[in-house]
Amino acid sequence: MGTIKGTKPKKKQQASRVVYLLFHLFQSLISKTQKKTSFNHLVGDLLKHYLLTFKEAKVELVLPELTKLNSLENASSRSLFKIVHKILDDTIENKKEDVPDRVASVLKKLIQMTEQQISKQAEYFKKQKNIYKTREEKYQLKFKVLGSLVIGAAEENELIKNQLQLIKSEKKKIEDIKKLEDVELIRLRQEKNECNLEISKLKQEIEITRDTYETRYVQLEKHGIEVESELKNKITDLENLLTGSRKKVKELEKFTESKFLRWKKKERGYKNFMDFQSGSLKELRMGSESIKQEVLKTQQIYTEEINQFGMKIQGLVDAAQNYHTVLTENRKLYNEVQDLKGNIRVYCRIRPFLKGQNQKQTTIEYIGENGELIVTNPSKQIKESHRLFKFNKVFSPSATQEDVFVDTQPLIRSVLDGYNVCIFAYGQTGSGKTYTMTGPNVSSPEDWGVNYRALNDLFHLSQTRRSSFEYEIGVQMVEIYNEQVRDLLTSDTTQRRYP
Ligand SMILES: Nc1ncnc2c1ncn2[C@@H]1O[C@H](COP(=O)(O)OP(=O)(O)OP(=O)(O)O)[C@@H](O)[C@H]1O
Repeated sequence: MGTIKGTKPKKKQQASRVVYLLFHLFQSLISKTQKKTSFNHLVGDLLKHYLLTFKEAKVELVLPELTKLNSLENASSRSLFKIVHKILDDTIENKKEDVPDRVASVLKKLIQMTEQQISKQAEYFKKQKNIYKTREEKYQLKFKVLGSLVIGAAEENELIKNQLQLIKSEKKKIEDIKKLEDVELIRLRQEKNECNLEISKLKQEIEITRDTYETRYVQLEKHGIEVESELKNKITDLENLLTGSRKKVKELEKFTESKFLRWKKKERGYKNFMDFQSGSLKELRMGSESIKQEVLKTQQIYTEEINQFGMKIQGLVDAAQNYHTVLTENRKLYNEVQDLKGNIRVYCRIRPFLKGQNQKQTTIEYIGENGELIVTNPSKQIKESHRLFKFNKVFSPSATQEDVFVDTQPLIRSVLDGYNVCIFAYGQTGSGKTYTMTGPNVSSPEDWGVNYRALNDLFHLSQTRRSSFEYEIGVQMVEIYNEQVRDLLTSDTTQRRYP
């Protein structure tokens, strides 16, 4: 809020100046509110004048808006009115005695009215401006439409020009064709004249030909009468022939009737034959039908049997597959049994008496089932005369080669499963080692000893297992004599000894 400070005598002078100034200002405002810029200039000038007056009166003016007066020349009407309002408010609020309140309030009212008028006018101008703007937009749109119409018309014009060009070229073509047709017309007229000439010539020729044909017709008529009489004569001859031939036809008819009867008879015979044949054909068909049925049945049975056979084969395949697993299982168990029986087994075979030996001099007292053997020695005292020996098994003198082998066979067979087996015979000279291991007669399988039987059994077993295993068999024959090992199979006798 601005305030005016000064001495009392000057106050009256200042107040009258303010009233004068504001009155002058409203006069100008009412008359020149039409032009905003000129109004601003006017208000600016007046405020400058007002400020100068204060300066001259040497009155301190505390009004911040007025200090900015130089920049207010370009300010809006609203800000200028604001300043005027402030001056008036200041005057009324501070109750400056020299300024009549009524004048100030009237002036304030006047300002308000003027403001309203100005704002109304501004509103009106705004509306007008909007109307002009919309009109301008409309005109611009119309201008655009006209522009597009002009472009369209130009394109149409171009099209019409092209069409005209085409029509011209068409016209030229038609004119050319017309010229050609004129030439053709002249040619056709000439041809027509030539044709007329030809027709007259032909007419003359037809006249001549007609005359010649007329003379010819007369001649032919004459000839026809002659021919007719000749034909009449021929007809009478033919009638005579016809009566003759009719007689012959009757005779032939009789003959054919008798033949027809005979044919009928034959036909009946053939019919019977045919019926018989068709009956037998039917039977044959039925027979073939039943055979067909039988064949179908047999086929069905055959397919069923094949299916069953296939299933059985499948079962066999499964069994064969299982067989290998069972076989390995068996082998495992078998070898385990061999292990349980003991890795080292000792058998005792008692040789029978040889021919010429005294059979009462036996030392064998008792042969037990579980490998016990009691031997007597009559030369010793009673207490020491009997000695008990224990073996895995004791073979009596009556034991055959087969009996001995059967007990060692399982052990020998474990060779094929990768186990090492050693069988050796031990005993004094003539006790029967060679007999047991080789046999007395190699040519007789019954006499074969353990060696031959073992090899025979191993070969046989490897053959049965050939689908699953492949065995390689090698043979060595050595002799241990006087703690010296000798190769019995080598042909080089000097190299017989092993180092
Ligand atoms: N179990 C038996 N049954 C019948 N005859 C036998 C039996 N054992 C051995 N003999 C006979 O006893 C004799 C001696 O046997 P063998 O030659 O086998 O003894 P050996 O122990 O091999 O002797 P060596 O150590 O001197 O070679 C032979 O005539 C043989 O035929």
